[in-house]
Amino acid sequence: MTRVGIGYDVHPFQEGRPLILGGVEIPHTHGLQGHSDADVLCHAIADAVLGALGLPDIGYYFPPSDASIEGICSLRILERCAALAAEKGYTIENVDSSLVAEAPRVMKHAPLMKEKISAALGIQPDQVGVKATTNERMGFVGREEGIAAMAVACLVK
Ligand SMILES: Nc1ccn([C@@H]2O[C@H](COP(=O)(O)O)[C@@H](O)[C@H]2O)c(=O)n1
Ligand SMILES: C[C@@]1(CO)OP(=O)(O)OP(=O)(O)OC[C@H]1O
Repeated sequence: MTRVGIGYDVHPFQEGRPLILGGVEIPHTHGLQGHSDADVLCHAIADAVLGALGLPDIGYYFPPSDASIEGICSLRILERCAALAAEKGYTIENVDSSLVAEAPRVMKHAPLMKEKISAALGIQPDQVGVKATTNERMGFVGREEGIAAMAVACLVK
């Protein structure tokens, strides 16, 4: 059986925090705000995997009200999602994703992001897609107020 899932996330910029995308710290003037490390890309991928499994979303497994996960590395969240997939007898065929960010430019970091994401999911880097686009200066992304990410996942049993 083949199943697909979709995920979307957005986080506002915040000064004084590191910018973490796909498990990689990216040099920038601002990081992203969140209870976790605010890795918007990993969060979108996590929801895509959970959606493919027909499970509740990331906030069910990692509630923002849980003080023990403050600052959690979102690669750990992906590891949990991969474990949930394995428990249900699924393997992850591939994930694909797009970051929507006016700044910074991120594609030069994509190979390392693919390594980190794939390792957390227990798959190979070529099973992970990471792409990026600006929002052509329109809307909250265009005003550099935050970063959005979307992802799909394909799982097979
Ligand atoms: N944050 C971003 C946004 C885009 N890129 C790369 O630039 C290319 C052109 O972007 P447009 O929005 O003008 O289409 C895009 O295909 C990416 O390769 C990036 O690295 N980081
Ligand atoms: C993992 C969590 C935990 O608080 O991370 P946040 O940084 O709050 O990010 P968000 O994408 O708003 O919601 C997911 C949360 O469950």
